Amino acid sequence: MSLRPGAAVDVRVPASSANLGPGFDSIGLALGVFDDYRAIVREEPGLVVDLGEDAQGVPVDETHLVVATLLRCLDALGEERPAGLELVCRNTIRMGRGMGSSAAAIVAGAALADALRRGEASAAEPGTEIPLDLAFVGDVAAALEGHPDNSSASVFGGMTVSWVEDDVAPHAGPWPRVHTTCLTPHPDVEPVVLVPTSRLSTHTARAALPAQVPHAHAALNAARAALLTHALTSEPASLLPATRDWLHQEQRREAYAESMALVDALREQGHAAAISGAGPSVLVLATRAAAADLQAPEGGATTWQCLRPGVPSVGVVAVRATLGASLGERAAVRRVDL
Ligand SMILES: Nc1ncnc2c1ncn2[C@@H]1O[C@H](COP(=O)(O)OP(=O)(O)O)[C@@H](O)[C@H]1O
Ligand SMILES: N[C@@H](CCOP(=O)(O)O)C(=O)O
Repeated sequence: MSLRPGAAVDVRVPASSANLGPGFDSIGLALGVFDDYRAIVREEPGLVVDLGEDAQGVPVDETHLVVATLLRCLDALGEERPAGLELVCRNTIRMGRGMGSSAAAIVAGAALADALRRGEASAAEPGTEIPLDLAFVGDVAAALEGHPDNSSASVFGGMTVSWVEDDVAPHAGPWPRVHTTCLTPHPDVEPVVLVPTSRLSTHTARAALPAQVPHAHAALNAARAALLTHALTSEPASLLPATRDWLHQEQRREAYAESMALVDALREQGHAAAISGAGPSVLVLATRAAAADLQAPEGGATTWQCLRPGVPSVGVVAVRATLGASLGERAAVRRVDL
């Protein structure tokens, strides 16, 4: 099947904080910071990527993470790649900070592909929501990102616990099947994210991890990960012990020394602080009262920004775009071969 020129879809996807301490590669929390995309199928051949502002170093060709994912998904869905494609990006999730920007980009690409196909099939009115196959989007995103914690939170919203099906029950699709349980965080919990100016690539942070951990540490971690699901949903008073980790933070300390110093200082003061994702941002799972008092640290070499983004209860959403209604001011664009 081929996509009709003029078909256009808008997608909004939230950021995420992964791990939350002991939930390495499995537990995620959606954050109320969003990236917006519009994909438009064009008659004129070629690819146009409008990056918007503050996207230095992001490519505008087929290697753009959203474009690459979208095209890969169209292939997998048996849709012909369109001759012409325009992608408009309005990003507010800061890249390389441990807030799941790459997972959100991959989720957006998969959702755009699924929505373009469905929007086409359902011929929805402009402005109406296009229901997504979230299992498909979640499976693709986890496989391409390499771990499901960020992507599942961006797909489903709220707090997510994800696991990948092992090979006992092989999945017929081209990607491993990911299962996700969605949990609702306790209403008194407010995430505070302390975001430094510095960046750390997840790839670099993952390279610092050892191939093996002591059995005793794995056992300690399992207890805290189990406690985390209880504390975050029902008993916020237990969040300090519930956010203690043995699998990744100490092993990466050198890669984000200032962030670990901040985590240590906050935990000394009784705050449930952990590295957000692979860092270098710091996540505090605070109570609402404590969150109001938390401030960005000052006086050190690094400048920190303090965010209180909230937790969206839904994840990625797609609507049939109303052409003419802009996602924002259009920046200079460049056409490349598709
Ligand atoms: N919205 C986006 N559009 C295009 N590429 C992106 C986007 N977000 C992230 N990326 C790519 O992913 C990289 C950051 O990914 P990663 O190191 O995993 O950090 P993060 O913790 O933000 O996910 C960026 O340098 C960029 O190459
Ligand atoms: N479990 C992953 C999470 C990476 O999160 P990101 O937001 O930094 O991409 C890890 O710790 O490597």
